[in-house]
Amino acid sequence: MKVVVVGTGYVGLVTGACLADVGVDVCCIDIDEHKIEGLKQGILPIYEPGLEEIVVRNYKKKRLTFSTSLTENLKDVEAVFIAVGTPSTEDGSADMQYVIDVACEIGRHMQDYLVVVTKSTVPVGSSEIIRKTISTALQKRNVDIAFDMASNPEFLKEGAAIKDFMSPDRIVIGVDSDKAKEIMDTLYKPFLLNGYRIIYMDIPSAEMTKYAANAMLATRISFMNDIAVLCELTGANINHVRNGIGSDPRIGKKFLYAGTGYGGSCFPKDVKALIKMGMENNHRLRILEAVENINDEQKKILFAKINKYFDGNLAGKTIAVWGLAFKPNTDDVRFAPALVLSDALLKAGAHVRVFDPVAMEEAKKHLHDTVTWCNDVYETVENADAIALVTEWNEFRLPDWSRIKSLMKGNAIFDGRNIYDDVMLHKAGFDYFGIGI
Ligand SMILES: NC(=O)c1ccc[n+]([C@@H]2O[C@H](COP(=O)([O-])OP(=O)(O)OC[C@H]3O[C@@H](n4cnc5c(N)ncnc54)[C@H](O)[C@@H]3O)[C@@H](O)[C@H]2O)c1
Ligand SMILES: O=c1ccn([C@@H]2O[C@H](COP(=O)(O)OP(=O)(O)O[C@H]3O[C@H](CO)[C@@H](O)[C@H](O)[C@H]3O)[C@@H](O)[C@H]2O)c(=O)[nH]1
Repeated sequence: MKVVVVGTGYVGLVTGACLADVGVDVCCIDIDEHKIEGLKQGILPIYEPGLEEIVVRNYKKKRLTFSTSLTENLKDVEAVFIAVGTPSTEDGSADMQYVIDVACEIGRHMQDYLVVVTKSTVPVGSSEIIRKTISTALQKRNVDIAFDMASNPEFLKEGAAIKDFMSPDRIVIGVDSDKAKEIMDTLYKPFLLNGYRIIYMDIPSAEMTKYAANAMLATRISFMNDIAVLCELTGANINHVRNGIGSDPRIGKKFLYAGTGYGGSCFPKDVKALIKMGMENNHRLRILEAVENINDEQKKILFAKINKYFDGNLAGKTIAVWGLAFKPNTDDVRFAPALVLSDALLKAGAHVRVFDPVAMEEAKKHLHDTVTWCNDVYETVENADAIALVTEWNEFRLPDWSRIKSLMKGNAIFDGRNIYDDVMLHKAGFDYFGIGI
């Protein structure tokens, strides 16, 4: 089988590489020449554990190819996966321009029947818009070529993308034709060896499933962050509360960690887009409005704690910031809480010393160059008055605290992910502050 994947971001590259790895001929397309040239040399535009090996292996076997031209690669393909970005527009809705551009190009150049698969996260009704865009382009060419639409939202998590794609909890596919269903079945069969399920449904439901899943997960996080604030005010401990409620199988243990708010390229934009979708349909999604407001506040919480500790006088203080990526095992800093904290500290006149195991280069594109870029956690704490742990990378979990104490000027630790033992750190002479404890 031969498919084309348009967009070589996280989703496009992982989709292309994993499909090639099970034997599909895949051509990955991107308009970014720099990305495509890099990929041909085995240089990946993103950090994702395990991905480079799969890309290089399949590129060498010629099952995975890269090109900047969709036009030249539409011959004899069974499916085109659209995996371009759908970022927030100013009013919060999903920007469909990149998706529409791809649809226009498909319509202008497709030669035989194919399935157009939407992998990008798109509002309900988008597949119909794509279908009309392609049909209009075909009419302009005066040709009658059949095609079908499929909605196949992606649920991978950055940092665990290969496992999520290769062994998915579920594969959701919205289709309205038997032929499209047959092609999607064939493509995904190799991933179902462990009994994972394809859930077929109508196209609008598949589109909505993606937004509802992300919104539900974001809601859990904001709920726990809200309860964490109340825990601090009342003397309860969010870690105990999490264990207590998570043991009820109806609630479950996962995705209940209070922290510094959710970031990344998905939750912030998808919650916004769903709120907007509600408004466009005269239905206010009040829960999600609260989820978003709570998250905006939570991203400021470490700054508020640090500012309070220093009695509102941060000018001249040195703060070590550990972790810049929005979560561990990725170099993605989109909407990362660490950027919000670092900016606020700089604005208050503090010296900010930062370190992240892989996201430094990405962060350099976003952070003011007055921060000090360090090579490891020990360098960040030289003469520091306080440490702020923002991203829970494994290598931050068990540092040499006595070495850290000897390097620091002050002794305050602000643990934005509750990964440290407060009793141990108090005994070691630190002032420790977590979230909701
Ligand atoms: N990042 C994730 O973890 C994740 C997970 C699930 C779903 N999604 C969704 O998948 C979609 C893609 O997300 P991403 O993070 O992979 O995107 P991204 O922004 O990292 O990459 C998108 C790529 O598409 C390319 N592109 C744009 N227009 C193009 C065109 N006309 N032709 C060819 N290439 C084009 C860009 O150059 C870019 O390389 C979004 O809708 C997102 O919401 C993302
Ligand atoms: O208990 C938790 C779990 C996560 N987070 C934060 O939530 C954000 C998102 O984390 P995660 O969901 O692990 O990362 P993403 O890669 O953004 O993945 C989400 O967004 C993707 C894009 O839509 C979906 O495909 C995934 O299913 C969905 O989990 C991060 O800032 C985490 O720190 C918490 O604060 N507490």
